[in-house]
Amino acid sequence: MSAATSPPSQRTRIKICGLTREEDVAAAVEAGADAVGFVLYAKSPRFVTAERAAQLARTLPPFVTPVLLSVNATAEEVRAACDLVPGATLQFHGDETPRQCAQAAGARPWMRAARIPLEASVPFDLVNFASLHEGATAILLDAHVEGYGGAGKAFDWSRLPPSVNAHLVLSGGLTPASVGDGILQVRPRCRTLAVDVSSGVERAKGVKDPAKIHQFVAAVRAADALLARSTDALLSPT
Ligand SMILES: O=C(O)c1ccccc1NCC(=O)[C@H](O)[C@H](O)COP(=O)(O)O
Repeated sequence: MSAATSPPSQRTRIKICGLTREEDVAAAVEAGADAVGFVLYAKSPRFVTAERAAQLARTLPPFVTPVLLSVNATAEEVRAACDLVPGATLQFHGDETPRQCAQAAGARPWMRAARIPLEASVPFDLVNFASLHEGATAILLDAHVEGYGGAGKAFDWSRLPPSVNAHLVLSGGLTPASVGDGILQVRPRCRTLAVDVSSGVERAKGVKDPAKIHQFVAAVRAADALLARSTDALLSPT
């Protein structure tokens, strides 16, 4: 697989996930989020119905993408949700096979969650995983946790391969304090990087904290600026 690294001028995109309230969608949009995630998994404390997700998605301005997150849903359930939320990107976060993801998604863009074991002794072949899911728009890297996701747990980013020819979304336990390091460590290993957060910007499960959202976005912007400056310095030494 060809080597891949994102250019220094690239902007890290941001997804705020697990939104259940209009005021939190507004806070994410005003802070500069590129995407907002709606959890259609009934066992999640951040669960919203597809109808509720559609209601929330209708408050979005242009160029902010709604993401519909499902866990082991049927293709019919996924497509019914897509009919209610036009323009949504899909996120498969359960045990779905590549074929099940592709069949459910049809022509719509979809992300596949790669759930990375927290134990360093457990290998995870991300390059192979990405090649198995080549129809995916991006691979979302999350920690392998009980309940599938949204646990506020971070996996060891150093366990990722030095290069993967894929668009990655770094997720799992990110906070305003940690996201900068995540970008500096992971962005050089992939084609493009986005970051995804839920617990790290919450007051309670499903209730976001606008101040934390703004802090998270500011930390992403600072990391991008640092990457650009350091690369400029390398490319044009005095
Ligand atoms: O957010 C949930 O409750 C959830 C439940 C079941 C499967 C996936 C879930 N969230 C998926 C996401 O994309 C989260 O943003 C991701 O797991 C990171 O969550 P956090 O570690 O809390 O930032």
